[in-house]
Amino acid sequence: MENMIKKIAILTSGGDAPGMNPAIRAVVKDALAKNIEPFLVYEGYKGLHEGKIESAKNINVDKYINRGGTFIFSARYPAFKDPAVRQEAKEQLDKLGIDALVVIGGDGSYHGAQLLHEMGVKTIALPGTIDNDITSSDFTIGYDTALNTIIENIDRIRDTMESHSRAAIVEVMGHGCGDLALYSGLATGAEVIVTNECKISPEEIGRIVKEQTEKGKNSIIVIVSEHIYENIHDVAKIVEKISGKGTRGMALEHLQRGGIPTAAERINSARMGMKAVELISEGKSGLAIGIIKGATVATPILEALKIPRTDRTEKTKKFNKLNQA
Ligand SMILES: Nc1ncnc2c1ncn2[C@@H]1O[C@H](COP(=O)(O)OP(=O)(O)O)[C@@H](O)[C@H]1O
Ligand SMILES: O=P(O)(O)OC[C@H]1O[C@](O)(COP(=O)(O)O)[C@@H](O)[C@@H]1O
Repeated sequence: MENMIKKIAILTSGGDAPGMNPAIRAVVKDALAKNIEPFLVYEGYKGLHEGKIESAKNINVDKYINRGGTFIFSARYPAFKDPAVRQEAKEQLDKLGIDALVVIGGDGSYHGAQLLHEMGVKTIALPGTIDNDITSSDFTIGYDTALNTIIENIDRIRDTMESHSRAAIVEVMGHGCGDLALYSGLATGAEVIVTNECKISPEEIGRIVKEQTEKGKNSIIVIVSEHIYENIHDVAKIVEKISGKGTRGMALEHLQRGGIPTAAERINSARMGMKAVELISEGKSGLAIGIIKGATVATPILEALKIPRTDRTEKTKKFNKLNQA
């Protein structure tokens, strides 16, 4: 059958995530293999609006397979909520005769992708965010690498806390989703895990730290999701006062977002990128790609945005109990 789609573009949007590069590479190479000309849009929806688009036909995308971040850059561009801006962005694609667009980003980017789909651009979305808060996939592009980075850093923090018999309050990202805190907590044996679903007051953390110390724990790690406390250093002061244990507060911040994508990340990103090209070549649009129970699946973006997050309250309590035993 004659391939109807001749040109596709790809962009990355919102917070960058390790694994975006291998996903872009997979889209570009799979498109070329299917005789579709791939285009790169630089700087997310901002670059789309401004027409920062070039053919990837002669670009060596292979060299980015092991790089963190996104070599086509990303942006937060609130102006894309404006229908007139989106119309101009669509015209940039029309000008170049581009039929389809792959968007790699988080839920905000998914809203933009859905709106472009409704305007007639054949759009496929890939879950790109370290937060793991896209529920149409068991994991998002970036999550595995960020989790490994957090674990590696908490192991380091444990070394120094252990040497000085201290407690550390470590804040990790997640944008409301507790997965990075929860699973890094399980993997590092953090004595306390605090997420949106399982909030613990600084005073209560202080009491737990005291109790754990009395039980013979030399170092204590408390992992907390971002945006729960106003100031992590103030939390550390309260914990120190109540527990009597030297306590330090630290936020891992953007260091958890960079770094070389893990093996799982590269493989899953490539699988999702290839699925996007497959669906586009079939003329599909308005779909979000994910990996669920090992299978690469597609869900309408609108539905994907509505799937509720699995409640992890009981799981968090269970991990806290295990780590405090
Ligand atoms: N409701 C919306 N309508 C259109 N575009 C949106 C919408 N929400 C977000 N976007 C676009 O997607 C971009 C990325 O969204 P953001 O929430 O910052 O990150 P993420 O996609 O990682 O969740 C925004 O800067 C904006 O350009
Ligand atoms: O880099 P910024 O703009 O300060 O944003 C920080 C936010 O971005 C993230 O790292 C990733 O979020 P998104 O992938 O949803 O954009 C969040 O965990 C964090 O809250």
